[in-house]
Amino acid sequence: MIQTIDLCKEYDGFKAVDNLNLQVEKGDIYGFLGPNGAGKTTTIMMLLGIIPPTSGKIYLLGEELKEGNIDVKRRIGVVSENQYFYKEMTAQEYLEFFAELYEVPNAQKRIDTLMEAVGLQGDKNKKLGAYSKGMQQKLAFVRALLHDPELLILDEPVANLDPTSIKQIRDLIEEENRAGRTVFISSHLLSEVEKLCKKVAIINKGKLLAEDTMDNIKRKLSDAMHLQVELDREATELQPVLQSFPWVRSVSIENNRLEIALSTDRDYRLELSKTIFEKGFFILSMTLKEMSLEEAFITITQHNISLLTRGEAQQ
Ligand SMILES: Nc1ncnc2c1ncn2[C@@H]1O[C@H](COP(=O)(O)OP(=O)(O)OP(=O)(O)O)[C@@H](O)[C@H]1O
Repeated sequence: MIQTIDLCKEYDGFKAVDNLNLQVEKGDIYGFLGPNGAGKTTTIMMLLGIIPPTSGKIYLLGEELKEGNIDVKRRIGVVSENQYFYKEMTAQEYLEFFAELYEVPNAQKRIDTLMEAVGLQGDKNKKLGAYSKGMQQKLAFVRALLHDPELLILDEPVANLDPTSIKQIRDLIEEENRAGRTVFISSHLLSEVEKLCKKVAIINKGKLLAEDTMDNIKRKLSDAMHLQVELDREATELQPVLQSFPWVRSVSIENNRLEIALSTDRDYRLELSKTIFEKGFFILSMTLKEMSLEEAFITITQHNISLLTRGEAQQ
């Protein structure tokens, strides 16, 4: 659906996007993540043909993106961070205008269905000048979906929205994805990306650090498996025993409860259980503390850059 090959964008010798190779498959909900200045907007502008790459290639829907290739753009829906609206038009008029432009069949039915889905049906005769930022954002979604695009490209799609609206948009994205649309989302809101995306790419300083499933990314970003273990009795004597293993990152023991962090190069839970048992203890419970993407990746630090790239180096 989207493929970039060695995509580069330079500004006066500065590499805003540096040899980027992305692969978005049909049916993906694909998250495109990175800190401020990472190169996300520059990449999207190139995908949309708004700015030309310095070098490299872009394939959209199987076709190479070239200047004047209008056909492929008709098959894409876009919601960008900044929307420009004609303030004097009502939402209904605005959507009719686009429906005509894109020759949408049964346009009014499609407009009503989508406006209902984002909770704007009651406001469709309001002028756009009276729309709040959040309402404008939702309207941009409706416009992007109006012509039934195969691919949706969303740049910070929920930036101006309150929690209820975020939920409406998330449900809509999921529904449209189930209906066969591929979705590419660039966002800072990691918790949103986590809820929606099946696959994620992380970029920093124009370079791709990782492109993988959400689970694998989380595993890479968290350099330890955090466990809470409950034993049958007081266990402070286990502290030096457990600490002596290279795969135990840290351990703290309070009465019969252990908080333990294990290395993630493989699953050490069986070794841990055996060791505890051999020392004469019984495990009453063992709970894995799942780390959210947000926790694991609040900012891209030097440390987690090395975690993300370490896996690639070993492969
Ligand atoms: N027109 C331009 N001229 C020079 N440098 C630019 C230009 N546009 C972007 N850059 C630089 O390219 C880098 C990537 O910017 P870009 O806007 O793509 O990042 P981003 O990941 O979208 O960031 P944000 O999350 O803050 O929107 C930044 O260092 C930025 O200063």
